[in-house]
Amino acid sequence: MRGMDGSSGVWGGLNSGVVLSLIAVLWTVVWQNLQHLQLQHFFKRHLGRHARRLAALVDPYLSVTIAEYDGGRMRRAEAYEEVKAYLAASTSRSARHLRAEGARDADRLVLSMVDGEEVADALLPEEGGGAVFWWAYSRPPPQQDRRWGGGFGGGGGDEENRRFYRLFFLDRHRDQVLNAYLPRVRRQGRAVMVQNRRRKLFTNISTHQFTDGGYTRSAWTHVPFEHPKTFATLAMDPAAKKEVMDDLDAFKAGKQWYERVGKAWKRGYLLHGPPGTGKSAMIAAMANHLDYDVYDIELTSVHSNTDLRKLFIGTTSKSIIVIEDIDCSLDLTGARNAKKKDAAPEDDDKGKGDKKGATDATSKVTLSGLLNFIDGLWSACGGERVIVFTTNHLEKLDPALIRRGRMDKHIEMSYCRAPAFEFLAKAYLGVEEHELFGAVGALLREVDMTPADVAENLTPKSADDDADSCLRGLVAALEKAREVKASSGGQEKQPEEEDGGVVAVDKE
Ligand SMILES: Nc1ncnc2c1ncn2[C@@H]1O[C@H](COP(=O)(O)OP(=O)(O)OP(=O)(O)O)[C@@H](O)[C@H]1O
Ligand SMILES: [Mg+2]
Repeated sequence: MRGMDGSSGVWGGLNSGVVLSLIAVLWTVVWQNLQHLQLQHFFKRHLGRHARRLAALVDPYLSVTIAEYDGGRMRRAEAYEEVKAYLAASTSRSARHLRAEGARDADRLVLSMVDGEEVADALLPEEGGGAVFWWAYSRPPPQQDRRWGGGFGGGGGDEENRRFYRLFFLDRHRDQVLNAYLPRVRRQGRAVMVQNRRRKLFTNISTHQFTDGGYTRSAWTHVPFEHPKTFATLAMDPAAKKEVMDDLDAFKAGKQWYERVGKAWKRGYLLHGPPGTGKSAMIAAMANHLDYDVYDIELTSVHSNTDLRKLFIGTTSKSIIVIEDIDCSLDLTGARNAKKKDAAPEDDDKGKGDKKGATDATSKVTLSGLLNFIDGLWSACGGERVIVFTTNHLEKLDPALIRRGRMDKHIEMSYCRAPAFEFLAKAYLGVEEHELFGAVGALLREVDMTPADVAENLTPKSADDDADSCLRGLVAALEKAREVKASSGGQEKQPEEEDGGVVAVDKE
């Protein structure tokens, strides 16, 4: 292959400049014509292969193939992603045809090689230096090009299985490549991935679309995750907030700990409380704090336990898996034993023991399917996942679902009290002290108002609105709520009311 070993070769004695320019001009003419004949693919592949075969006669070279799916088709191979990221960062200047994707920074692009492209790379001086390798990227040619034969693709299998990067190197560099170069490629690739990572918000599309024309499609679709909520803007009792943040930090840094005690590296949070108390806001703050992706599972469009498992396997590590309003998505009301008599045994787990829960008309996912999803064998694959369930009705949930070990931490989100109100007043109006603070605090002890409602009252509605008018508006709204409560005999007062903060965190 061209100068595989970095040597100057036979060109040294000739007037190489003139010869090379002549070749370049001729090649351009031929190439452009070939393009019209759609033979470019064929020539590129076959000339490359023959050149390499020729070189192999003189100096044998080896190749390492890194396929997109190693082992199973369910998950992309990490090595493939890492090599892709490494090559994008280190060799995009030498590749001539590149594919571009959006990066974390909205203006930048992440470049990768297109099909059939080859790029050179070399050992660093500390790895021995000098040796040059070639990376080639290949995927199956489009349907109409099949007649030209295998190219790099080779073998059968489905389309997805045949995408790969292949590294060519000389036999004598085997040790350096395997022991120093490839580990560095993976390391640097991982670093690049972290740098370019644009966080995503995933949602599950209909699981009917799992296969399409014989090859697998991801069950997830995504958009960039750009929610602005952070813990700094979440009104909570400061101690409770710190506890949640510390818990998340300990989880993120806990790889070794989880390994040592033999637990899958995941943690379950159950957020419960009335509507508008900031459960969804808390999830966004968690994702921003951890710098994780979010997978928002719409359980009602998951058709079976198997599909739920597929969804889970399709998630990557460093992610938060969210199931909102778990009590509404499934009938999980302590029905593990008291199954509905007329519920048809419709899902794929039928006959596999009887730990199934009730089902409803919209989803065939069962309680046992959900429990397996959370802490079955599959839950250990990949690691570093946070699972969050939210509910408005804690009492409706089956105790099996929320026991510690599944939902490790229960966080109660509650109505707005004085500290949370003061936090919101500072965030929304920029005021830390005001004569109406006392009145608002006293009223919030008597009536339940959610942080969402308090926040709405503190939002200026016109250019004339200021802190005074907003706070007066809030006092009026609270007084009205108190009257309504008095006229209804205090019916709507929540029994679990607790002064001092919007959130209480259950200790483990
Ligand atoms: N504790 C809070 N701090 C700051 N903002 C809050 C808080 N709670 C609610 N909000 C604001 O109120 C709105 C509604 O909150 P959110 O959607 O998080 O409520 P929720 O508990 O998820 O309600 P639901 O149970 O109906 O889903 C959001 O815009 C959010 O920013
Ligand atoms: Mg919500």
